[in-house]
Amino acid sequence: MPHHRNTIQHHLASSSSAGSLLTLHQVSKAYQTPSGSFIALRDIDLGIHQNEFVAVVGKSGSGKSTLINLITGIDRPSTGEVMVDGTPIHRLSENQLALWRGRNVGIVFQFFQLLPVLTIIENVMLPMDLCNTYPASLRRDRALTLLEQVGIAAQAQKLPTALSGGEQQRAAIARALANDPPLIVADEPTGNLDTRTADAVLKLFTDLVVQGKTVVFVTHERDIRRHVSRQITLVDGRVDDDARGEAHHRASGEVQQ
Ligand SMILES: Nc1ncnc2c1ncn2[C@@H]1O[C@H](COP(=O)(O)OP(=O)(O)OP(=O)(O)O)[C@@H](O)[C@H]1O
Repeated sequence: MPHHRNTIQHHLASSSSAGSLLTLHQVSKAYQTPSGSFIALRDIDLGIHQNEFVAVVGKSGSGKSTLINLITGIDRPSTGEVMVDGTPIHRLSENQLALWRGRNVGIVFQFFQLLPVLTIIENVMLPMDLCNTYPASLRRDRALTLLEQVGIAAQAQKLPTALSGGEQQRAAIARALANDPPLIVADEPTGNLDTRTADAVLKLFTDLVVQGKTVVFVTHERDIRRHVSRQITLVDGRVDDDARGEAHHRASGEVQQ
């Protein structure tokens, strides 16, 4: 068991929560602005199961990043509950959240956010060092295995600036996988990549879902539905559409298009 799983059991009234890895129950988020309170998300009820590959889409300002930030615990809901793998993360203190996040969620950003002074392999080892999830003697080998998995093992000893954007995003995905989290969350992970490289990153996410991970990501990619198992559309802070995608991932691990 590479890391501790919180086993707090919590029953929610929402039927959509049954068996979910991720549950949002009546979640709203208001931001305080000089001109008053602005409601960015309203009454969101969502249940996301293990192995789902979920794209969150919607116009600029519809609440996508806000939703992602609530799922990772980067931000807190104004009202409602956010449960991830049995943990009510809206109730954790900042310190508990930081530790929980490091062990349970892999986060991928649009601009990669690799530490520039560390080599690629050191960047991938960092979450293991910070959360002490694997014995120190195993971390380098594990990081190399992850870099092999994302196809950039040959770049392990380089600094991030020596890599292309696509390679840096692969390194960021390897880093997100470092502590073997069940959930990968990404905010526009292909937003800074050309089409071919973006497709390669989506393929990598598909592989992770086939291996049992759950991936939730914000995107402006067109035709994303053919890549994912579910597409959630936000309009003005509400779920306007929650549709099945065209890619269904069988339990056997085979992907059907
Ligand atoms: N810290 C904040 N304070 C006040 N308003 C905010 C804050 N963060 C976001 N908002 C507002 O909340 C709304 C939703 O923002 P959010 O970033 O979630 O949208 P988005 O769908 O991710 O947009 P984009 O596609 O442009 O990234 C926007 O109207 C935004 O201006």
